[in-house]
Amino acid sequence: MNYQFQFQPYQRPFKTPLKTAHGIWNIREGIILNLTNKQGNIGWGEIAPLSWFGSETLEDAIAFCQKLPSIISTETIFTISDSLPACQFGFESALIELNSNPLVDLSKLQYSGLLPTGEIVLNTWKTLFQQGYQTLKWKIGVDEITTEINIFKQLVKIVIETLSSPQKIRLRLDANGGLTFEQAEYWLETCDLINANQDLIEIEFLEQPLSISQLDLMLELCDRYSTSLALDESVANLQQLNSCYQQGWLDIFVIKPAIFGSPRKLKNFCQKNKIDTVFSSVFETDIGQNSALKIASELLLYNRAVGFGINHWFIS
Ligand SMILES: O=C(O)CCC(=O)c1ccccc1C(=O)O
Ligand SMILES: [Mg+2]
Repeated sequence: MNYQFQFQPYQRPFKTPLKTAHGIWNIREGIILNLTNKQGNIGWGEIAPLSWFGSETLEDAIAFCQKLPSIISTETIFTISDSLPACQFGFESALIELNSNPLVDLSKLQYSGLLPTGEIVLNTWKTLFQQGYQTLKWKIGVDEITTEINIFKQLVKIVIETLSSPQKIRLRLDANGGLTFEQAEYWLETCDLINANQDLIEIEFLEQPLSISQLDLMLELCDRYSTSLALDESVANLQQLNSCYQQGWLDIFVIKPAIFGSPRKLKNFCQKNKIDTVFSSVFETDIGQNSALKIASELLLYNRAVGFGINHWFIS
């Protein structure tokens, strides 16, 4: 099958720049593309690279699109190199939109809301909870650990004072690989204590405490603490997911479909191995988000909230 192909780069500034252990992020850049079939139907796709996470760069993606002819085949799409995972996602999801039933039911998904870094979290959690979020994520490894643990304990205290059973908040902590082993131990001891002693706030997991090169140490942390751990940066694409799975990771895997690579291959892997997944955004536009959420709702096994909160305060 042949399709007419068009693409257009975009830039969207964050209202408030996003702070993570990787640094400050001001502008989300990507590419919107479309494929038109012989009947004139159009399928939209998005390429939203995240090179600091290990995907291709935006420049790589633009260069790839520029080299393609204006008429491309299904075969071209299914043979995009594994070194261009965000492109694999963008083109394949446009194909999926053209060729499959668009009525995937997204209404059963629960969403996780992203909290801002720093002390302001002591107010924001409540706003998000009142908007209906029961799962929240807070970035750590951004400030001094003593400062962060202190804010964290205040947050837990405030939540416990405010909620009453059966109300409950699940909190995810995302270190973006920014902790040392000793700092991760300190966080996990703190989380284990909280989880053992009350039911109003559950620390659902600690996400990517250490760098990609330290999988052995993260496996050790899984053995030593009862709070769950999730890999994110370590499993940014199919090759990495395969490798971590082979090395024995049995806890949670965060999957960012937009940079992971071929949705078809992702589906095969998840259906074969029944892994415990959290699907998550890379701040793509609605086009990429819709494709990613369809994948999530097909593949989600343990009903964990998806990391696609509506971040009104981030993107203008
Ligand atoms: O996963 C979520 O809940 C929100 C998305 C998120 O945290 C994120 C968004 C863009 C890039 C990296 C990350 C991350 O999980 O580290
Ligand atoms: Mg993460």
